[in-house]
Amino acid sequence: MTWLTVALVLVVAAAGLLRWRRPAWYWLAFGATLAALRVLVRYPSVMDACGLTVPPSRWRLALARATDWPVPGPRAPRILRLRPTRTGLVLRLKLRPGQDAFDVAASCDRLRHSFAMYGVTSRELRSGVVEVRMTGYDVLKRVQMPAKTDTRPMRVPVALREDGAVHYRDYRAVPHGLTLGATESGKSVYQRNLVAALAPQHVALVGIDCKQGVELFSMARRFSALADNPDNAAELLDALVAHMGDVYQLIRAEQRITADVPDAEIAANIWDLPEDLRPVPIVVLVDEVAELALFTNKEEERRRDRIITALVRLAQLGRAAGIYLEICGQRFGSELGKGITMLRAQLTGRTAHRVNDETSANMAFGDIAPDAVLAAIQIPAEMRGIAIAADSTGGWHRIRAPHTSLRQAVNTCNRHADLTPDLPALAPFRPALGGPKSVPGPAVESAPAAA
Ligand SMILES: Nc1ncnc2c1ncn2[C@@H]1O[C@H](COP(=O)(O)OP(=O)(O)OP(=O)(O)O)[C@@H](O)[C@H]1O
Repeated sequence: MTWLTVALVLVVAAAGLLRWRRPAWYWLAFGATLAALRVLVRYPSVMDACGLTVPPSRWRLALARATDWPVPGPRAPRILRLRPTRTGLVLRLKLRPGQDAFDVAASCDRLRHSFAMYGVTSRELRSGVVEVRMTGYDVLKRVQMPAKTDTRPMRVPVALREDGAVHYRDYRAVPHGLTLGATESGKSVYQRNLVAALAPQHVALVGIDCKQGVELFSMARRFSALADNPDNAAELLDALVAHMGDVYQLIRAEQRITADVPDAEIAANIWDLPEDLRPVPIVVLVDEVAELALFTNKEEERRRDRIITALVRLAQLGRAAGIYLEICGQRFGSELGKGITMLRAQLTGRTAHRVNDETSANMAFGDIAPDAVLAAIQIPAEMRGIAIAADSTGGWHRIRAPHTSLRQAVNTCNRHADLTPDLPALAPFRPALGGPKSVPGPAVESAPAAA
């Protein structure tokens, strides 16, 4: 009996210690089981208290009246599945007649308190079926990405969402992105994660870093082209526009061949081309974009117009040619001059780190996800790296990228330096440091698809 008591005390002490110091381990060791039991035991009463039940059907009442059976109580949504995950629980519910997904969404905060979870969100999976995702602890406090992620060509894991799911940057679904945030809010760390995630993929990385290259140039071995000042950037962007024209010509040439072949697919973008002809996709990362839009004299103004025009053309036409923009800055509004709002409208993948004012939050989300504006303003200054991510569907999430150091990102880029495609169209902008290795390729003088 004494040994049993000692063992029990030790287990409780270990659980307490884990919960305090290592909440992720606590969750895996104890938390998931306890929380699942708590949800199952409290489920009927909690759903009733949250107004998520419906009265019993008339035939049940009639049956109870006709027999000696007890009168049936109110009915909660049926549990289809309760699945513990690495960070929480996922509850799949079948709604009762008369209920809708909004009822569950409106009760998320009450469910969070009642089930003693850290966070609860819900979404409709299909008509009448709702998924409630619960997190057991603050997963954004110390971000740990899962070992296995659903990475695909041009779809990379970049951060963790507050509901424990992985946040992916999917270039084929949302081609162009805009990342905003005040100084020291975590933009560079986010961009670093993006580069490190893209490095093992079959993709050409092109960088424009107007912070004199301090962020992107150290990762030069994995970059096919780099520019560190507005003059170089203007020329690099012109070269990219010319490359885009070549890719369009290639697609047209392929269309001319396939047009005469009955039942053959007609290519409308690089992904429809046969793999041996497909030009390598390009991600263009622009850091501190406002530097490209500032000018003090007429000549600089002409350069600025040239840069913004090239960016707008790439944003409007780049998707089919496999050219994707990833623009980063502190603010990106109409005060930066003409063409900026037109460019911003094309950058539909939005991420906002902590911003200093509501106007900056509106620049990020005002036009696509107004609900996210308040969430962006509420990001606490001490939680660097926390961001709100939204796209043109209107949905948004709180996310945080893992704290990847520049050293780690550089190591990843160096490890994958042999994957750096050599794009002759961008040859003058190839970084001198070590230089990318040449990957021979046919179409538009780029690398063959290997992803
Ligand atoms: N995801 C994160 N997790 C933990 N800490 C972070 C994260 N992102 C950023 N930080 C912390 O915040 C600091 C500033 O981050 P970062 O350099 O990315 O900001 P920034 O927005 O790029 O700033 P600036 O605009 O001045 O370049 C980092 O040194 C790091 O300590």
